[in-house]
Amino acid sequence: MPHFAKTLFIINPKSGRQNKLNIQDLIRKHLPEDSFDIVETEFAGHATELARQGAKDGFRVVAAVGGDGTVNEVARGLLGTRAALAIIPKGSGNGLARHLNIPLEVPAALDLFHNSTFSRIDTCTINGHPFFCTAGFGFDGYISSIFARNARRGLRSYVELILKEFTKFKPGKATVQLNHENFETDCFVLTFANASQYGNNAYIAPMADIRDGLLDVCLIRELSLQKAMAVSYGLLTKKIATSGHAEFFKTQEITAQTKEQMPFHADGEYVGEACEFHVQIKPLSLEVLIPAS
Ligand SMILES: Nc1ncnc2c1ncn2[C@@H]1O[C@H](COP(=O)(O)OP(=O)(O)OP(=O)(O)O)[C@@H](O)[C@H]1O
Repeated sequence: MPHFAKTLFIINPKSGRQNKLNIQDLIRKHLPEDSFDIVETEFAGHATELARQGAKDGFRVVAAVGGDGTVNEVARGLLGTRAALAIIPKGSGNGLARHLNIPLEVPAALDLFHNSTFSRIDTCTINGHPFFCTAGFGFDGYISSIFARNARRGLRSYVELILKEFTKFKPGKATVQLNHENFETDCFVLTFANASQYGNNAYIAPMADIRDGLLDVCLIRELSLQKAMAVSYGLLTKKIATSGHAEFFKTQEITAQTKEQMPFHADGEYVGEACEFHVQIKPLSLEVLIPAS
């Protein structure tokens, strides 16, 4: 990274399991004193305000120190600015960090500042809410809505919740418009992917290219317990496309309607309920700091 690229680190003190690490000390150890400032978030949503202000104040790089929720909040504050996003992963999912090959340990991610490059990626919106990795409705939206009320976070409670709720979830029907086609379908999951994974190396769209100007849409029409085993295996081995239970489309834009209100998520965070979903991609609209190849 060029030496004149001053960085604002935005730390979410509530995220992740690496709370025992003193992140501020690590940053001070890894980087020259005059090359950065550090702020901590004080409430949910604060990171977006801090990032936007950081870009206004002339920081060339704004680093999200947290999990996928923090990355989403910081990145949305940087849209339309001249500042680039860096990620210091501190969550459990780390979907965008994994897609961009950013090291998952804080010290290694900080080392990246000495050997990195700028690159542009696509960004997306679902009903106007920016997302950078995945968004969707159906079972994943349903899980996000329950997880949002859960006191416990992390992968283990997420998996426990999925197992508990699988048989309770009632899939619906959706009408989908994409690439000038219009079709009605049963819908267990409809996921819109910019990056290839949800996080935790669960690859919902293994073919997704984050710079191709296209959304990868994954439709799972219905899912019995037996098919769920095959899909889960496919998610973890990048083979969901050959599981026989998921269909894929590439498109710049997609609209879907459901009869009932359905919960939906953006980057794993519950957004709300809707019965009409409009998803769009904005090609190469965010600059990110990635490992130099
Ligand atoms: N100071 C704060 N106090 C309370 N909540 C906060 C604060 N700062 C950020 N948040 C909220 O914390 C939530 C969780 O953050 P984040 O996703 O980064 O961590 P995580 O849940 O540990 O990671 P992952 O989603 O990867 O498991 C976000 O929705 C964010 O809005």
